[in-house]
Amino acid sequence: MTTVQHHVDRILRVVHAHEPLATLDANTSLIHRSWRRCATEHALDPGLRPDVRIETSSRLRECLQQNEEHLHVARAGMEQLYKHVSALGYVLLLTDADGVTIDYIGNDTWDQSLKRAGLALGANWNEIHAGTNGIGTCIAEQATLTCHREDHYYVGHVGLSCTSTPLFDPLGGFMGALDVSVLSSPDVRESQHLIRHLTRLYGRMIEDANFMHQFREHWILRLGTAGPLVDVCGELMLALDRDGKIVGANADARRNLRLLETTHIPSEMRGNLVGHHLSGVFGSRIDDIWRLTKGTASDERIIVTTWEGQGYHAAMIAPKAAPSRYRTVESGAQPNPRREQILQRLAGEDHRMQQLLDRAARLVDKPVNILIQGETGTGKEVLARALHDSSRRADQPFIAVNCAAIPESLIESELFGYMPGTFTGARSKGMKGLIQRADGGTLFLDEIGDMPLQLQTRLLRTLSEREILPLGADRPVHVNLHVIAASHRDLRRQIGAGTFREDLYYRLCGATLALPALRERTDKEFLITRILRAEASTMQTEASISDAALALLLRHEWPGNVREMRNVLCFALSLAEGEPIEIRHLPQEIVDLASSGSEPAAALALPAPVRAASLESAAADSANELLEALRRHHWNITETAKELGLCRATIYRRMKRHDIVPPTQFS
Ligand SMILES: Nc1ncnc2c1ncn2[C@@H]1O[C@H](COP(=O)(O)OP(=O)(O)OP(=O)(O)O)[C@@H](O)[C@H]1O
Repeated sequence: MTTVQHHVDRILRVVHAHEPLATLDANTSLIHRSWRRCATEHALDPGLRPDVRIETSSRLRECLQQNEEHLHVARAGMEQLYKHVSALGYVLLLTDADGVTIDYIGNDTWDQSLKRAGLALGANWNEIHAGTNGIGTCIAEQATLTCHREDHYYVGHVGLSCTSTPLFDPLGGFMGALDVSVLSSPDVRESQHLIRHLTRLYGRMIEDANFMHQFREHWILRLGTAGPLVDVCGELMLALDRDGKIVGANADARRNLRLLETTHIPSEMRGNLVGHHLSGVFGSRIDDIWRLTKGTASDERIIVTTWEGQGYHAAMIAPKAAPSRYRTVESGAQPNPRREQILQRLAGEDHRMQQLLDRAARLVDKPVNILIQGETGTGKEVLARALHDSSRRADQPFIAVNCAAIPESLIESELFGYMPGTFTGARSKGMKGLIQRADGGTLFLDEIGDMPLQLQTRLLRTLSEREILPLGADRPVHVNLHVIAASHRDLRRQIGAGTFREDLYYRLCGATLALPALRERTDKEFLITRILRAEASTMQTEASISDAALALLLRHEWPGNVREMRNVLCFALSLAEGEPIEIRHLPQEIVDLASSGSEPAAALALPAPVRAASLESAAADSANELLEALRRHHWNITETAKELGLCRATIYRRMKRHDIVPPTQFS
C-alpha cells in the first residue's frame, strides 16, 4: 500500500468508526474531532497536497491593521520565545482569529522552503481549507494542541510538526493563535512536549502583558498558588477600580473564579466577573484586600474565595498613572482638544483626508509603528510631525532622517552613532547617532525604501529589541522610540524585487496612512488660503488673491503636490509685492498649462473682484511655519531657504524677527 493510501485509510477509518472521543487522550481527541470536521463538514480529501493559501497584500494589511496593538506585545513575546527554539530549527507564527499569519519569525536561510510549506506571512491556516493543522485546529477548538506529522489531514503536510496555543484579549475575546512549527521533526511525538509547554507559557505571557497594558491605569490583583512567585508572575489577574469593582479578568481568573451563589445571578453567569464587586468572589473584607499592597511577606498575603474556599497568595499592583475618575475600557482615552486641532489643521473639506486624519488621531500614543505613503510633496513629513506634536511625546525630540539624502557610506554611523576612537581624524570624538537622539521621542525615517539592505537588518533588530549598538561599542543602549516611516515608493514591489526586507516592512507598518495626491483632494482652496496666510505673514506682506487666479490654481493638476503649491504661492506673493495676486503674478508654466486646457486663457485673464483672505492670525502661524521648516532641515539654513523659496539672508532676518534661535549644537 502506498504511503498516501495508508494515510488516507487511517483518517477515513477514524472518520467512519464513530469511536467515542472520551476514551482518547486530550490531544488525540482534538485531532480526531478535526478529521471528522474536515471530511464531513469541509469535504476535504486527505490524499491531496494543496498549496497553503496566501492572502493578498491588501487583505494581509487589513488583518495587520485590525491587530496592530496586539501585534506589538505579541512580537516581544515571540522574540523571547524564538531565542529558546531557534537552534532546534523551529519557526514562530502569529495568526489572527481567522488563521491568517500576521507575524512570523524564522531563519532567513530557509526562507524559500518555509514559504513553500506555508510557514510565512499571509499564509492562511484555517482548517476549512488547510485541513487539520496546529493553527487551524487550535482556532476551531480554542485549545492548545500539537499537530504532529501524520496528525495533519492533508498528506502534503505530514512532514510538519506544529504546536499552537490560543490567545485571548483582556475581555476574553478570541484573538488568534501563537504557533511553533518545524519543517521536518523527529518521528517521536514526545519530542514536542517541551515545545508545547513553552508555547503555552509564552501564550499566557503575551495575554498577561496585553492585560497589564490595557489595565495599566487600574489596580491589578494578582493571585497564585505558589507564594513566593506571586510577586513576579501570578496566574490569575483581576483589574479593579478604586471601589473594588472588577473591570477585567484574565483567562485563568475567568476559568477559576466564580461569583458567590446568590439568587439574583443565574449559575451560568457566575463565571462572568466583570462589573461585580470583589466581595462577590472573596471572603476577605475590602480593606484587607487593599492592605495587600503594604509590604507584607507573600506567605501572609492570602485571600480565600467564597465559592470553593480556595486560598490564593495575592499581590496588588498599583496603577501606572492613577485615573482621575473611573474610565471603562470601552470608553478609551479622553480626546485631547489640542491633538484634534493639530491634525485637523492639515486639511479642509476633503473626505479622504478627513478619514485619514480621524484614523491618525486614533493612532496617536498607540504603541504601533506607522508607515506614511504618498507621492513626493504630499505632506508625509508634515503629517509625521503633526502626529508627534499631538502625542504625549510632543516635548521630546522629533528626529527626521532622510534615508535617501545621507550617503550610503555615512548612513550607518549617522543612524547608530559611534564611540570615541572608532574612526581616526575629524570623526575621532564619537557621536550619538540619530536613533539615540530620538530617545523618548519620535524617529521619522523618510524615504525608507532607499535604505541599504544591510542596514535594514540592523534597523529591524533595533525596532524589535529597542536597543542599538553604536559602532565600536561593546554594550547595547536601550532606546524608547516611536517610529514613523515614510516612502513614496511601492515598498511591496521592492520586496518582490528583493531590495526591501518583508519582515521590516511589516514591522514598520503597524498602521498605514496613505496621503492622497493633491490633484485628488477637494480642499485645495483651504490649502491655498492657509499657505498664503502663513507665507504672507513670514514675508510681512499682504495676501489676497483674485477669483481668476484662484480659479486657475484650483484647476491646476499639481504634479509636485503641496510642495509645488507652496512654491507657486511664494513666487506669486513676491511678485505681487503686497497687491492682490493676479494671473500675471503666477509662474508662466502654470498659466501656460491652464491655457492649453479646456478653459480659454482670455477668460482666465479677465480682471476679477479681489478676494481678501482673512489674515489676522497669520503672524503667529508663520513663525510656526518657519520653525517647522527649520526643524525639518535640522536647522540647515540653505535647505530651509530652498524649500521656502527664499534667500538665506531673508531666513536669518525672519528668525531674528520671530526670536527663533537654533538649539545649541549637539555633542
Ligand atoms: N497640510 C499642509 N499644509 C500646509 N503646507 C503643507 C501641508 N502639507 C505639506 N505642506 C508643505 O508641502 C511641502 C512638502 O511637505 P513634506 O515635506 O511633508 O512632503 P513629503 O511628502 O514628506 O515630501 P517628500 O516625499 O519629498 O519627502 C512642505 O513645504 C510643507 O510645508
